[in-house]
Formats: sequence, structure tokens, C-alpha cells
Amino acid sequence: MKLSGASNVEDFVGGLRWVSGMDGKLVRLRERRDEFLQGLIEEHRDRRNTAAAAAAAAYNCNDEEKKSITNRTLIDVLLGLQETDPEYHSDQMIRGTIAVLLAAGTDTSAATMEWAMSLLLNHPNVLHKARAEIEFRVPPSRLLTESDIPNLPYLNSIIAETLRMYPVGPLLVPHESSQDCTLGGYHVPRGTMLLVNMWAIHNDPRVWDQPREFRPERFQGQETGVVRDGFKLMPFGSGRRSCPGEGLAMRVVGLVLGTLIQCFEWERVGEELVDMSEGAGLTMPKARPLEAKCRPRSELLPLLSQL
Ligand code: HEM
Repeated sequence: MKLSGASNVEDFVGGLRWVSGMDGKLVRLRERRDEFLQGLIEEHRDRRNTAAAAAAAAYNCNDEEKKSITNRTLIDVLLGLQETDPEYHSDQMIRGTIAVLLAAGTDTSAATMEWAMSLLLNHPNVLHKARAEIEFRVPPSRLLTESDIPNLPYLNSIIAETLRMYPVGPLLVPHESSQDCTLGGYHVPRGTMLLVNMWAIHNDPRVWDQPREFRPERFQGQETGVVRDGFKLMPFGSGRRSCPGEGLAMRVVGLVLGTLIQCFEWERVGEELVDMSEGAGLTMPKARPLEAKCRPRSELLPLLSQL
């Protein structure tokens, strides 16, 4: 993430390429990454073969049953596809798919949860309101599940407001014009790199009332699980190259954040507010990682002690 997020002078001044050693660093990193991912593939391949053989021997099971035993993870699914189309779903293609999902899907979701939690610690009234909603919808005898998320509009509003104020893809991903075009009166020649300053749009006072105020209420009444509002709210980008992980991200962030609120009492470590400065990096991390105090909620203790 560090290497891919950095601006490199040698991308613009070709002659500097061999001085910085950046190419070499990236190649070495790729080799280590490929070795690690290939290890995962082999591990799954062995396990699938053993599980399928054991299942067939023990129960004489049919193809459908075999599939349900061996299709437990994404790598299993990709290896299953490899059996039907080995040329397209090569190990290299599987390594690429895992790498892109890890790179695009983990830091982004984790950073969004960290920003949301930081905002909640600085706004305890919002945290209490979110807890009240969860208590009303989810009995203390069970943990919140994915199917509860659509029934928690306030929690969804908190996530939308977090993504508005702290979009972890503040400039989206660089796009390139495939044809000459005119944008806002500017001539954009074919092949130009185009960056969209989503952070500026999300925080523009001409578009949003008091944009630097954390007010999840502004999204109340909106369909849950949707974080898109024309072109003024687009934390996942827009169009053909928008984030394909949006649905997964909204479920994961909702489930984790909701469960943390459901199960624990949260407090700031001191009197002072959590520092909300933005750090440098590809997925807009907090400048100072969040530290907070938490303890299990007494009502949830019987349930938590059984986990
Ligand atoms: C809160 C979490 C996330 C946010 C805010 C987010 C945001 C974004 C943004 C802004 C883009 C660029 C869109 C554009 O340039 O128009 C993008 C691309 C992408 N995202 Fe996400 N993302 C998140 C989670 C995920 C997850 C969980 C996955 C998959 C497991 C994922 C996979 C991808 C991929 C593969 C792309 C590149 C798509 C392409 O170039 O066609 N993202 N994401």
C-alpha cells in the first residue's frame, strides 16, 4: 500500500528510473506476494482434494454435495471454476483476483470503521441513539446479524455520513479518457489522467449544509444500504468502473460497527476529543490511529461469555 500510494518522480522523469530503485522494490514485493498467494492456493487445492475424496468414500455423495463441501472460501470457488475452464482461470488469474480483493477491500473497510468509531466517540449522543435503535430491533439474547442491517436506518445513516466526511477513496482511482472530450468547458485530450476530488464534493458548502458537522440525521428517510446521492455523494465512485465491492463493504462495515455498538461500552481515553486529522496514504488513514476504551455491556455478558 505504501509503495503504490506514493507519487514517484520517475513516473514523470523517465531517466530517474534506475536511480530510485522503485522498479526493483516493486518486483521484489510482487515475488513475495505471489509466493504467499500461491501457498494459499496449494493449501486449498490439497484440502479440496482430500475433502472431496473423503466425502466420496464415506457417503458416496453426488456432485452437488461434493461442491458444498469443497466450496467454502473464495479460493475454493475460483479453483472450482479452474476445473471447468483451466485456461482462463489459471493460478495466475486466481492470484491476481485475490491480490486485488485484498488490496481494495481490506484497508478501505477497516479505515471506514475506524473513522466511524472515532466520530461516534466524539459524538456520544449519536452513539447512544444508534445503541437505542439496536436495542429496539435486536434482542440481547443474540448478536446482531446481517439480516438486521436493513432494519437499522440510523446505523446506515452513520455509515453514509462517515463516508461523506471521510471517503477512503478521496480522489477515487485515477481514470483516463479513452476519447477526446469536453468537461466543464475544458478540452480533455484522449489519454489524459483524470482525478475526481470526491472529498471536495462531499465537503462543499454549496452542496451540503454545514459539511464539516457530523449529522447522520441528514440521511434519515433515505433507503438503507444506499450511499449514493446523484453526483454529490459517491464514496464508491460511479459508472462502469465504480467499486464492485460496495455491497460487501456496506454489509461488513454495518455488521462490525453494529456489533461493536451492541456489545461494548465505548469511551475516549481522555477528556480531549479524538484527533480527526487525516494522514497520507492510498486509503486516507487517520493520522493517529484510534485508541479507545471499551468494556462488555453487562446485559450482553451472558451471551458474550458463551462465544
Ligand atoms: C468502505 C469500503 C470501500 C470503499 C469506500 C471503496 C471505494 C472505492 C472507490 C472510490 C473505488 C474507485 C471507483 C472509481 O474510481 O470510480 C473503488 C474501486 C474498487 N474497489 Fe472498492 N471500496 C470499498 C471496499 C471494497 C471491497 C470490500 C472490495 C472487494 C472485496 C472492493 C473492491 C474494489 C475494486 C476491485 C475496485 C477497482 C474497480 C475497477 O477498477 O474497475 N472495494 N473502491
